[in-house]
Amino acid sequence: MPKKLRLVVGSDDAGLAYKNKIKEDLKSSDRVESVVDVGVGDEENTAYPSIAIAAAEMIAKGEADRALLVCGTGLGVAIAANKVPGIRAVTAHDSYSVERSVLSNNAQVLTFGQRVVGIELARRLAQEWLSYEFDESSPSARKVQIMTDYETRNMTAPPAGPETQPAT
Ligand SMILES: O=C(CO)[C@H](O)COP(=O)(O)O
Repeated sequence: MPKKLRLVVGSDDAGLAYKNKIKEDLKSSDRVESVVDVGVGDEENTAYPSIAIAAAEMIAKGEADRALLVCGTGLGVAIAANKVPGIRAVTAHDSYSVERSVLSNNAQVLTFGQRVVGIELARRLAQEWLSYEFDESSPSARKVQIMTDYETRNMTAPPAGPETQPAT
């Protein structure tokens, strides 16, 4: 029996209806241990990058296993989540890509576009997504490792804040 997943869900206002609906599905799945909602709530219009980064940071810190994010296209939340070191986020609106996002890419973040895919397909894809688990001993693992190694080699320290800048 695979390990139960700690999930994060998030959206901007353009993805709110799908996020809410899919969140309820996820909460009732026996593959899911917990679901944290990082927003937006009703009548809130936090921009998609802030939501996506908050969700991705939870994964990077080990507080969650995966995230499902929704915006108008799914693209913006994927781009923003991918800015967080260690995160692999993809937009996928078909069954095969959802499968490969986990089994080939070990992506922790799946994103949907509420303006692109129908709700019933999105709900089904989310269920399918839960059923996959990356195999660390598969041939795909060394390919994912190339990305991880690149990221590690090129990790830069955050820009110094005013308090750490040398006095002039
Ligand atoms: O789809 C979005 C970003 O990829 C977002 O929901 C809408 O962004 P906007 O077109 O910049 O308003």
